[in-house]
Amino acid sequence: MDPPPAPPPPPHVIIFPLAAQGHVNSMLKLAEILALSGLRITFINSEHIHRRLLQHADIQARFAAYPDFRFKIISDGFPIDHPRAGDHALTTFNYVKSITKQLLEELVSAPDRPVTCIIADGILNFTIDFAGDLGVPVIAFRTISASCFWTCFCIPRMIESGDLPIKGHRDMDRDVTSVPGMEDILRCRDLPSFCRVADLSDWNLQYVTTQTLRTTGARALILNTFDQLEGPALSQIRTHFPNLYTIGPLHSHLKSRLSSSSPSSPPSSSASNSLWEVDRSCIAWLDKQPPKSVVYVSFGSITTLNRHDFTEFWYGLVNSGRRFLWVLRSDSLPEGSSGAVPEELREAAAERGCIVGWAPQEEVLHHGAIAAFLTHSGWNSTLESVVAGKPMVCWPFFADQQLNSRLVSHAWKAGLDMKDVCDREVVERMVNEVMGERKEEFAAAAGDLARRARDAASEGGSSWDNLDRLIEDIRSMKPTS
Ligand SMILES: O=c1ccn([C@@H]2O[C@H](COP(=O)(O)OP(=O)(O)O[C@H]3O[C@H](CO)[C@@H](O)[C@H](O)[C@H]3O)[C@@H](O)[C@H]2O)c(=O)[nH]1
Ligand SMILES: C[C@H]1CC[C@@H]2C(C(=O)O)=CO[C@@H](O)[C@@H]21
Repeated sequence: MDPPPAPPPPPHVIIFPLAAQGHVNSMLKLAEILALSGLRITFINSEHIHRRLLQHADIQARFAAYPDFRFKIISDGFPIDHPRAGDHALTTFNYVKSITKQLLEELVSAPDRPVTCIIADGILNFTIDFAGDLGVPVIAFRTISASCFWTCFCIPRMIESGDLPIKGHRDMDRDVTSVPGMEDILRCRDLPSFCRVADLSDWNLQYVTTQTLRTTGARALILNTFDQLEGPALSQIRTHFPNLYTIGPLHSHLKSRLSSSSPSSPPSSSASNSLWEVDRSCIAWLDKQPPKSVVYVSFGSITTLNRHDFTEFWYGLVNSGRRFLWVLRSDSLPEGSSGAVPEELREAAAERGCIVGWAPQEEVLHHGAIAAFLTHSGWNSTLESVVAGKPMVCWPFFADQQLNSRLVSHAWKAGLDMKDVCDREVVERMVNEVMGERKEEFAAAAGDLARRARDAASEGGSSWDNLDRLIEDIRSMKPTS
């Protein structure tokens, strides 16, 4: 008798993020969820990011658990010893585009791993054209909020209606009325920072607009959000993208899937995907602080502080009289500024502050000593704070952050927005409002969001069910051979 035919190989998904912490973070979490569900994964990683993940996030051991998981290492166009500080990722788009065709041809022609589909970062949507030539479908994963994606999608509408360009500083508080579903929320100053240009042919604005509009060429759209968080934007997006998968918050979703697949193992707190060395001494410090007494201060992986901002935050935090845990990356300050901190501030910090180069942020936000988060409003940080139920004071730096901070303060009412101001008195006042005078009000709103987030990402929740649908969709696709 002939042996039974070998089962078909699992679907093979190529995952292609922008080489930046905030993007790799969420796309690697999705990659792990898909691997856990039995899919074969190739994760395209820049050599620079890969080296840092090997060093600081132990990805080798974590992903060894999935024998069908591979990394494909590429260059990001910079020499390996380039510091890649700040928003350097903005300068890599042309290079990445120039290598994508050949890269995909190579991956698609490998005889042992036929490709089923590509999940590409929605800011690298040129992938859709190259993959189309090879007959491979692309699912776009935009790593920002649904509200910001929708606003970017409406940029042509904003131009047509005269909402854009913004007419100088005095125009910043004007309401933006041409983004359906967002009329009660958006002022000019809340638009993604790329919209703050007088010249509409600005390269960054054009790039973000083109890539966003190109999403219509994708087979489906994935967003790291959940239905109850961004209802108005999501209803609008669905009219253009019926094949929409809202599967977030991904960090919480991954934890739910891991504990459901192996109920006896304790939930891991280490799946951080950090590009910097995590300094865990801050957890020991937090353990010694009273409950809900500390403000956690972190501005993500890209934000840089000039001397003025740095000094204002110092004074604001110290003058607030609150305890603080502050993440200051080695590359977040201009040369020499850390040494320029006045002695009186250093003394106050020694008494009630802790400063680290990089923290285990998810764990910090869940710590009982943390009362609030002073954040730059990156989307991962925002979602992590939502899940941990922590109110926010927002100081957005660039890109989608200007809009996220408005969601926090005006749509969810879970904190305050200090955008476009960096002043010690404002820092002091807002930290004290969120941790003192109005703490019940903000804690209640944040607690409510946290419950909804956890429900969405647990078995039977909306994000859980949407992920199951996404996997079914991928399983229904025919691999190229
Ligand atoms: O000490 C720290 C500081 C940060 N993080 C983690 O680093 C990530 C930072 O991501 P995010 O909050 O999204 O900020 P950025 O690194 O600035 O992310 C970029 O990518 C995001 C997703 O597209 C965008 O929303 C941001 O605006 C963009 O700057 C989060 O997961 C944090 O938990 C740590 O683990 N430890
Ligand atoms: C480097 C920035 C360009 C746009 C990206 C982005 C997005 O709109 O997808 C948001 O923030 C940044 O991470 C990216």
